[in-house]
Amino acid sequence: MSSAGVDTLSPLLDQLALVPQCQLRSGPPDSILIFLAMPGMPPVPMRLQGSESIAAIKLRIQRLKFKGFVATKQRLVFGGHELSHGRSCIRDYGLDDGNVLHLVVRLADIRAITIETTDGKRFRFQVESGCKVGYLKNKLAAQTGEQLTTLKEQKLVLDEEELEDDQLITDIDSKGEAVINLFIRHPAKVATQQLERETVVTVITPNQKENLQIDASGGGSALVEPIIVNRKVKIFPAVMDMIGITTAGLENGFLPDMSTEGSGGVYFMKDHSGQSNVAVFKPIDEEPMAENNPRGLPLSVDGEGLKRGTRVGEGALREVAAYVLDHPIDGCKSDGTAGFSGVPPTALVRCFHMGKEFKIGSLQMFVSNFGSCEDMGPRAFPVKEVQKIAVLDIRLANADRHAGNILVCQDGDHLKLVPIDHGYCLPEKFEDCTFEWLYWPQAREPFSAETVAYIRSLDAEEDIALLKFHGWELSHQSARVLRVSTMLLKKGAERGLTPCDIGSIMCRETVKKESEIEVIIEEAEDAVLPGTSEKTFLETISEIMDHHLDSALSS
Ligand SMILES: Nc1ncnc2c1ncn2[C@@H]1O[C@H](COP(=O)(O)OP(=O)(O)OP(=O)(O)O)[C@@H](O)[C@H]1O
Repeated sequence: MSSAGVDTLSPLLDQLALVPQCQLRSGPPDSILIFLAMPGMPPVPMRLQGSESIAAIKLRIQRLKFKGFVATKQRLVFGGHELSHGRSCIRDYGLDDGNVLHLVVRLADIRAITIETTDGKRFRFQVESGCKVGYLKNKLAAQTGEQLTTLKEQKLVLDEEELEDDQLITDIDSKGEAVINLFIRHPAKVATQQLERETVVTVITPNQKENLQIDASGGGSALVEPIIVNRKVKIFPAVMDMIGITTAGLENGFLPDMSTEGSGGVYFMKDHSGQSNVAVFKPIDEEPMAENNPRGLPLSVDGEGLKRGTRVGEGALREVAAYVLDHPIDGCKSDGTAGFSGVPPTALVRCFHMGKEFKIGSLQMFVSNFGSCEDMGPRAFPVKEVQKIAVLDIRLANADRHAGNILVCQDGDHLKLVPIDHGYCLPEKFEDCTFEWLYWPQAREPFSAETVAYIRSLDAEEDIALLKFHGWELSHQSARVLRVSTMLLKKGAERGLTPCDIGSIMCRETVKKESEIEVIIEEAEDAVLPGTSEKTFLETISEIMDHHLDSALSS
């Protein structure tokens, strides 16, 4: 059984007692009883067919009582890994009786909260049910304009019980009907009121402002600063601008909003006025499977991330690597030119977080958009826009290109696609590569001459050296993945293959069936002697790859 299963199974013994006996009795042959775990809710027993596909299970979950858990917004995690192949069945992923399947919903369950201050001002905001009370306190402080030295200065009371900072909103307010009393520890008066199904908190703050202060400067150091490993690295101007405007927002006391989407902690940073989002901060300790993940995912037991061949805590490095390696078609980024695939400016930073502490993570420029590719059919997307993302994903062997990770923006009279969320690119193996665009018609069109020229200019060795210069020495396996995927992209483009042709070589059809690129690598491993140099190994791969591509073309 998986470690995640073991981790969460013991508390389930209590839950087991609550499972109706009729469900416990062994079901039809090939059926298994699993427990669906979601943050803030008791695990739900579910009987599944071993041959049921992941896609079918997501539809079943959608039909359950949980409102809004649309199949496309669900992530299912078992044994520390995402079940990302929709066509694979649950037995392929090794699920068995009594196992725990974790569900992360990318569109969260939102609770509406209204705050009313003493002078009659009302602030309405939305809090994700999976957020903690501590987060609610920070929101209260930020939105009411009050500065509170520590979370301890706020006391939230429900039914005469003081709430703990790490309690989930959903636990304290499961129906959105609870009345929460807020007390400021320095003399303050509180009034609460119930407006329909919304919780209204009236905060009556003391006049003595000196009671309520926060030292957001963290002892004089910058609120946001880039982490620079190599002093010779010149920070890109777009990154400097982003850090400047993010700092201005924090200096003015505007705390970020936590995104309701995503499987890790994702925070929208505000500008100087607090009105606009200017950047997105993703702290490394809140990544999926990391210690402080706010979405209820279990801790990784062996350090491997949600996708095979990635490591928890390296998501920020991978996000930055995608930006650094997104070379402009001509010119260089230091003169402000955007990269070929349009990855938003991204940097590794140390950032003052939620008015409490400094955290390290990736900071990415916020891109105004009207949704993601998940929200609309792909037909309207320009071929060039889809293919620029395909080139990036193939090069970086992206293991997480679902439609929610491509933002849709208006650029003049046409649609522009912006790739985000590169925390699972450059994995150490190809096993989990997934490209949503594989099924889009634009991916079946040939590359344009301009794109072929760009692909021709790519050089994996230069890319590996560039990342090293920026402070990230790729592991031997990730470097090999980058070399092999760049090789495949170049050979495929020279032969006139489409993004779909090349992408299909890299992605598994089902979780059990190895992709063609994995087969090519295995053939090369069998062909070389132990201790062979990487150069010779890559030459062997090159020959085998030529053979595969040419025989596919001639058949
Ligand atoms: N640069 C950006 N500009 C605008 N919105 C963004 C940006 N980055 C992230 N977002 C928004 O935040 C949401 C969550 O971000 P992201 O997908 O990067 O998080 P994640 O935890 O890695 O999620 P996932 O579950 O998709 O892996 C996105 O769906 C998008 O709506």
